[in-house]
Amino acid sequence: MTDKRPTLTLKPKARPARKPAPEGAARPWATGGQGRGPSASAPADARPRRGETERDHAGRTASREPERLRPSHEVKIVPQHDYRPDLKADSLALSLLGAASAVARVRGGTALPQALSSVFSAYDVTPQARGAIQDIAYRTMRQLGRSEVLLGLMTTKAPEPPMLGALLCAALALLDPPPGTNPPYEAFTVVDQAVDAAASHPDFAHAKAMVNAVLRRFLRERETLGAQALKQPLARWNYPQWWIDSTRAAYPNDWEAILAAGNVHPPLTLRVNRRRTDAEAYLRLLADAGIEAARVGPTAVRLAQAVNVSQIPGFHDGVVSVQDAGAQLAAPLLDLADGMRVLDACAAPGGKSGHILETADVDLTSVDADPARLARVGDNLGRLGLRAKLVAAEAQDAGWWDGRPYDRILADVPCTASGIVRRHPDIRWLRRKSDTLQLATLSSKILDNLWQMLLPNGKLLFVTCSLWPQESEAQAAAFAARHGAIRLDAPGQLLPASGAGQDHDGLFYALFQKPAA
Ligand SMILES: C[S@@+](CC[C@H](N)C(=O)[O-])C[C@H]1O[C@@H](n2cnc3c(N)ncnc32)[C@H](O)[C@@H]1O
Repeated sequence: MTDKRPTLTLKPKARPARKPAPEGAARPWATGGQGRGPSASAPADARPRRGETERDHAGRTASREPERLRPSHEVKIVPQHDYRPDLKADSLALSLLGAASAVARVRGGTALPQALSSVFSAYDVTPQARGAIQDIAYRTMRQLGRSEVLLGLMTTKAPEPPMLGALLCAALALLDPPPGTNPPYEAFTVVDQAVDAAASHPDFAHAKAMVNAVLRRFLRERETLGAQALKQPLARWNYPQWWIDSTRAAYPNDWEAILAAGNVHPPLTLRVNRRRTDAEAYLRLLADAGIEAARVGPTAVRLAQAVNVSQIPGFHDGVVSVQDAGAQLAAPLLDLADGMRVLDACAAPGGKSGHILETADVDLTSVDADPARLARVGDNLGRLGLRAKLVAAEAQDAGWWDGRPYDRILADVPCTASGIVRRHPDIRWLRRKSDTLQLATLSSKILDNLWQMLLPNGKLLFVTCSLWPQESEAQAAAFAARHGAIRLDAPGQLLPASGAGQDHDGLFYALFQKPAA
């Protein structure tokens, strides 16, 4: 256990509200000689009072707070997300607390993968505990709307600090799994361990009885509370209201299926490296290894159960890569041939760069604005034994370009990622409605800039993992109109699907050709 004490900041206690003084009565701080407050006739050495100013040693003007009749302070606790409690490494209590810490960080604006890595390094946990923390955090994210509504029905105000609320949401996600799925732990274990988790943390040990009471009440009244909660769209769909409204407006017939698809646990889909083998042969290899799988695309194989990549046959040797079946459409759409000059303009972590190089012997430049993410392109291509020129740059700038035009350009632009929420259940809680317009503005600049880099007759493939038309079809139509681009056949908007023969995220594809010079 890390022996850390709570970090305290001292905040002056708020002054109690005063009753308005009766007309004509002396007011404590009134000037003008009335009452006991400072007056125009106050002694010259009197310290400045409320609203007055004084100069500090550097000569800056500072306003002074009024003196207090009874100086006192209240303690404001800075939340200790990194506090490592003295709990067993393999206990559910520690996993609940780790998940709560990650969820509280997401609520503070951090993406879940980063939040989890901070928790893992702060807690220094075993691989098993990491798995459990990650599983609980993802479950909690998928059910956050429902759990927060349930908490609202059972408590009079939002639990403080936020990590306490997150702990309760994490426990509720385990007690109240989605319909048709089994609870991962016994209910009494979850309650018991959540109480232990609360008791072990200095920020909310005082609330352990509340944690016990809330979770037991949920178990006693789950039918009534569940029915009441479901009246609220936030609980029914587990998305913020603006997200539900946007989906409904864009897809009046499909919005419910789309929202439901985003709450499903995603499959693990692999791309078979056609330089090494083909999908049928790889399926046989999986069967021999006792791994059940099905083909969901020309090179796409979906595993029945997700496994660690270390257990995937041939993964470390570059025989397969992890990639959604929908994302595997990009390289074939580019219509590649050996010897072409190809640009992957927003390339990290390199899924599509790898597929391009598996498809043909091309001269590939992979650009990404984020150098750390770009390094992952190098790692992923290294595993596949393939090479590209890596450039850390912004795709809306041309400063990095050597002036030699490309035969093919892939623009997999930054977007709201509203089509891949089943893989990233935190996105819905992190995004704001205004992000859509901001990202659409950036991607239109990227597209305009890349167009000049394309050869006449060359092809540019515009891809987003968004469901919002402002980022996808409206963007594509406006781009074609601005540049007189020829629109070729491409899937357009793919809605998220999970079924027997097909299983993919919600992606958008538009393919353009530059008119001959
Ligand atoms: C949808 S992801 C790309 C996924 C990638 N094509 C793949 O298949 O693995 C978008 C990428 O755009 C990058 N990005 C964001 N803004 C950018 C910009 N202005 N210029 C270039 N890349 C940018 C992000 O760092 C991110 O890696």
